[in-house]
Amino acid sequence: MQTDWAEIACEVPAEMVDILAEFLVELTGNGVGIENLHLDTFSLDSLEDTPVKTVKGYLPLDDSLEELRSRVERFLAERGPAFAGFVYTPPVVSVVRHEDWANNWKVHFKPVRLGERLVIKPTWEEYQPKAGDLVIQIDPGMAFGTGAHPTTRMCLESLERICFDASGGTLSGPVLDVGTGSGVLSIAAALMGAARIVAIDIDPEAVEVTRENLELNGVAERVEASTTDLGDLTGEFQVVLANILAEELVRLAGQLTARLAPGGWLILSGILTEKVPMVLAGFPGLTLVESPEEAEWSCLTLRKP
Ligand SMILES: C[S@@+](CC[C@H](N)C(=O)[O-])C[C@H]1O[C@@H](n2cnc3c(N)ncnc32)[C@H](O)[C@@H]1O
Repeated sequence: MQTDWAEIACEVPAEMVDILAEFLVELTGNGVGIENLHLDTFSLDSLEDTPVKTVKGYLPLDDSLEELRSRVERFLAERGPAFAGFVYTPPVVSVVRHEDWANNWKVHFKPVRLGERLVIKPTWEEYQPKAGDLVIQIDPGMAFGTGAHPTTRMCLESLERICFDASGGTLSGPVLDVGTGSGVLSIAAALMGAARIVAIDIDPEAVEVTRENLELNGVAERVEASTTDLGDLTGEFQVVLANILAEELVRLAGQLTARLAPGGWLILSGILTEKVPMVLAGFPGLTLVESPEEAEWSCLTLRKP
């Protein structure tokens, strides 16, 4: 795979951008970048009619570079004068150490094992499951929740303890996932046996991502994902999950508590450890079951009597 490129930057009048871009795409087989140049304020009036743009092409960093560079120079010299405002400036070639910024984070998102049985794997990675593994496939898109963040991880581990501990049994009752992000917690709940899950998020894009991930994991028919406001939900849930920041958890405390069935568990994450007392004070009717910590984060499991 090509990792480094020579970037060739050509300054041309706006009217010439299209034919130059077309030429570069044909010449290189790669995309082009088009940028506005800094305008010279002294000649702003004339530049407004013929603003100069920089068109960037990407050439392979090999023996063909010099030949390709002179073909670009020839193209500019021959075709440029037909465009008003064109002044021949030799194109500038620089080496670009290729990093795929848009997808860079994916390199760091590897299959990750959590707790006893959960494994989260990105859709593009191969993983050979071991017996008993519950494998969650995630394509996070723009939404939060690869499982790599301590707040997600602790949530999942707490959920697993509730589900598989001798005292906990299985997830027989419904689950509510508030701030579902990528849908990772809802998928985990479904894989742990929950028959009905309600997943909500204030961000419509997150709900879209969640729906795609639900399909991907074959659990879409058991999870209702939407932007429904927590205050508009009714019914009682055996487990309520909320990985949101401390202040928001406190703000929502009354509504979260109201949705818990008697004996139900509330797993709260996204809490900076220094804010644990503040959050606990917001849920006076519930009993603290555990409060694991990782880095600067704490996760609270509370239970309704
Ligand atoms: C830290 S992410 C958690 C994502 C996922 N649940 C996880 O554990 O990885 C928090 C999510 O909560 C959503 N959110 C924040 N406030 C909310 C609220 N009041 N109601 C519903 N969703 C909320 C955000 O849009 C974001 O997607």
